[in-house]
Amino acid sequence: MKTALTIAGSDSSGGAGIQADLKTFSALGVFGMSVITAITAQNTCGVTNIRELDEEIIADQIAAVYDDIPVGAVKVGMLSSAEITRVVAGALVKHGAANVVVDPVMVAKSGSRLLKVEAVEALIQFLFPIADVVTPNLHEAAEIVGFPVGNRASMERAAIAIKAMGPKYVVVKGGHLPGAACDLFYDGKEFAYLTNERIETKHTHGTGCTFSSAIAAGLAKRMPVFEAVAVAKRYITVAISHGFSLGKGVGPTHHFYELYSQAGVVGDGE
Ligand SMILES: Nc1ncnc2c1ncn2[C@@H]1O[C@H](COP(=O)(O)OP(=O)(O)OP(=O)(O)O)[C@@H](O)[C@H]1O
Ligand SMILES: Cc1ncc(CO)c(N)n1
Repeated sequence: MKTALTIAGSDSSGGAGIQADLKTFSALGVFGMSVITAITAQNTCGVTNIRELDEEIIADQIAAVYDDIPVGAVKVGMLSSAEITRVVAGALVKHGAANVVVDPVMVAKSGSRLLKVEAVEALIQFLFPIADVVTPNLHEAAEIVGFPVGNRASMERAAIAIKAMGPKYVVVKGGHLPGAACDLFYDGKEFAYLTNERIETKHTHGTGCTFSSAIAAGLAKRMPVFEAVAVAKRYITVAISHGFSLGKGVGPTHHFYELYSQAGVVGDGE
């Protein structure tokens, strides 16, 4: 059985965070495990409260998994604080984590801050050097590199700057660009664009979480990195095109196994 671990925050409404990650792992035929960093009281309208877990229980969750179970890939999402970021990075180094996908989650779609401003530096310093893939959206890329990122030229400049911070691969997500949903993949040598038509929907809660955990699922299945990203792009496109109205605000993406097997993105779960 292929396994993947998510280290992220809990979203009580089930559309983003740990819950989206586990649904994605399941739909892609990978056994999902979780380490919770923080609990958000959240629904389709926004985040009403956040409670960080203490660093000891976070480190102990990571140790409990790695001490017992082979982890095929790990996706890191919401980290909330600089201390949690440092502890998670230290634990991943200690346990020799492989296939590390870092989604530098900073702000929820509703606007609530999920990573403190002063923690961005810790993310760059401690996690980027051990990451295989980092997946910022335009806003996160801009906050990381310190210049505006809003078109292909600035996405390429941001990818080069982020690559220099240590990860093996960078995917700058263009979900917030006008026009097509166009993501930039950079391996340090060449740029490749993964482009799909924009799906006209407001139900995009959890798109970033879903995309990065789909990449981790691909790595857990030992796909080459570009293939894992390409499959994740197909997965998120199907998931958004079947997004649905739930609650009063921004509804979630859809994770039904049958959908993805029809779309040809589900491999075997061996
Ligand atoms: N309306 C859309 N139609 C098609 N693809 C989309 C759409 N919105 C986002 N995507 C794709 O979804 C993936 C996630 O990108 P996005 O930029 O939305 O992430 P994000 O902002 O980190 O998400 P989140 O707000 O959940 O953190 C990317 O592959 C992006 O191109
Ligand atoms: C817990 C959590 N992680 C990530 C996101 C992505 O925006 C969110 N809304 N909530």
